[in-house]
Formats: sequence, C-alpha cells, structure tokens
Amino acid sequence: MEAQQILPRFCPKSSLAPSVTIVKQSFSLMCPPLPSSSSYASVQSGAFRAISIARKEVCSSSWRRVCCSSSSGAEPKEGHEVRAQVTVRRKKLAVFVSGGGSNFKSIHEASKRGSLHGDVLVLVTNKSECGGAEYARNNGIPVILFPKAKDESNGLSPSDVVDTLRKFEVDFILLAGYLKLIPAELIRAYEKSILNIHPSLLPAFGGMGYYGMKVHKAVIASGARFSGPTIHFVDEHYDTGRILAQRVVPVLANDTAEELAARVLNEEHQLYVEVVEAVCEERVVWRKDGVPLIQTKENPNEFR
Ligand SMILES: Nc1nc2c(c(=O)[nH]1)N[C@@H](CN(C=O)c1ccc(C(=O)N[C@@H](CCC(=O)O)C(=O)O)cc1)CN2
Ligand SMILES: NCC(=O)N[C@@H]1O[C@H](COP(=O)([O-])[O-])[C@@H](O)[C@H]1O
Repeated sequence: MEAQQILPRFCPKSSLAPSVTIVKQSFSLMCPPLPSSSSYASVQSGAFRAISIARKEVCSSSWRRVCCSSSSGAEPKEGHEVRAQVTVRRKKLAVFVSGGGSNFKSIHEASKRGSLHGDVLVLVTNKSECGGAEYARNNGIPVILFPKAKDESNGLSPSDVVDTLRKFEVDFILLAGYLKLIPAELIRAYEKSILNIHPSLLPAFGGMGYYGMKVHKAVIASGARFSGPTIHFVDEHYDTGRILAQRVVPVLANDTAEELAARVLNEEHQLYVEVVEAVCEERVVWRKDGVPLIQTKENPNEFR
C-alpha cells in the first residue's frame, strides 16, 4: 500500500459545490492557496469515501490529489471549504490458510454480505485437504498449493506464487492460520500489503514454535491474566511485523487451553473483518514513526 500525498485544496463553500453523501460520512476539506498548475477534477458520482485531513504527522495512505470545482465552475478561493470525496476501488484479496479456515470464512462472508469492499479471489494453502481449502472449493474460489511440499510433485515455488497473485491482480494477502514462513520474495512483492492474525498479544508469545494451541498453552502456563488476537503486517520473521490492531480477552483462573482458544478466536473473527474492511476502504495510515493506524469509520480524524 503506497502512501499517497494529499494536496488538500481550499475551495469555495458554496451550495453549488458538489456535496454528495459519502458512504460513511460527509466531511469537508480546507484548501491551501492553489498553485496555478493545479488541474481540477470534478467530483464524480459513485461509491465514495471521505478523505480525511488527518493530523499533519500522519500521512494517510489514501489521500488523493483532490481539487474541487463548484458546479458553477467558479475558481475556489483560499480559506474556503468544499465537500469532496474520492472513489475507493474494490480490493482483490488472497487468503493463506493451513487449517480449518474460520477466519477465512468470516472474511469471505463479510465480502458476500457487502460489508467488506473487497473480494477473496484465491486461497493459498500448504495443506490441499484442509478445511479452508474445502470451503474455498465449495465456494468457487481457486485453491493454490504453496509451498511445494518435498514429497509432492505439484505446488508452487515462491516466484510462481508471486506471478500467480499478480495475474489475479491481488492487492492484499491475508494470512489466517497459515503455518509456513512467507519468503522474502513474496514480502518484497507485497510491501505493506501482507497481514497476519496471531492468537496472542504480540510481542508476547510469538515467533517460531508459537502457533495454534501451543500459544494458548504457553499463555495459561505463564499466569498471564489477559490475552487476545493481534493483527500485524508481515515481515521476514515470524510475528515481528508492525502491529495494526489488537483485542483483549481475560484469561480465567480455571481456563483450559481450548476454552481460551475459543474466547480468542471469537474476537479474531470480528477483529479481522474490521481490519480488512479498513484496509479495503484505504483507512490505514502510517504514523511518522512507522506505526500503522486505522482511521475510524465514524470520524476520519480519529485513529486507533
Ligand atoms: N514471514 C512471515 N511468515 C509468516 C508469519 C510472519 O509473521 N512472517 N506469520 C506466520 C503465522 N504464525 C504466527 O502468527 C506462525 C506460523 C507458524 C510458526 C511455526 O513455528 N511454524 C513451524 C512449522 C509448523 C508446521 O508446519 O506445522 C516452523 O516453521 O517450524 C510460527 C508462527 C505465517 N507465516
Ligand atoms: N501463529 C499463527 C496462528 O497460530 N494462527 C492462529 O491459527 C488459528 C487459525 O484458525 P482458523 O483456521 O480457524 O482461522 C487462529 O487462531 C490464528 O490466530
């Protein structure tokens, strides 16, 4: 996801200015003095998303070069404001799984019911008979085997997987219970565009060997009173990428690993859908220190 600079524009506050209700909220821009070379793009109809004037230390990943012209064509003047919106393209998603795929199903269901402005175009797995792969086949989603298992003839190499995802024009990769290391080649090809969900409050209880029930057993054995899912961007090591979102659940005194796993998984399903909705609506912004934040739906000037 490339951060794009926004060049907000002051535009006349006029009843003539195009003012359309944004999918989530309407809002206004204040424009600085217009350089003579600025070209105007009239606001077109369609599904839009508000552009927010985030605090100057936050560079929105979705700002657009926006200029507004009132329907009368009047030149905007400094110090005026206009309501403006941009079209957000529907995103193309690839999901990687190794097991049951309940997070994958939650994301796919959100896409089908329309709350998610994106589509799962391909399922990638290292276990061709896992529950996630079966769900994909039953829902007409192509299944790709990666990585190539030693004893298997089929399966893709890292460069093949990059080529295949490019052919599907995938924008974002979502790891959801995928248990193999994503190679550097794929990470370079999808910079700031690969997310993973992990069932603990990273950086605790993460890294090599920490997956599935192993995580919950370690949390309980540690005496930790809280746990919960973390969604983070993927880098070349297990669970060390930039944290984007977390939720907290209590660890009860008599919890079994299965009971804690179920409590965390319930939060995972909600959190992953919320986060992928934000990703598809281009509401992820990068703070100057490199921490990614999510712009809230309710208020484009609020981040969490
Ligand atoms: N480059 C990255 N690849 C992956 C990441 C990541 O953060 N960066 N996250 C994992 C998911 N994961 C934790 O969220 C995770 C998965 C698996 C393991 C692990 O120790 N795996 C074992 C093999 C397990 C098996 O094959 O049954 C291992 O590598 O020896 C740790 C963390 C997905 N990929
Ligand atoms: N370290 C990676 C890891 O442990 N991931 C975990 O695997 C489960 C997959 O469930 P699902 O297949 O039902 O979505 C989820 O709990 C996810 O957090």
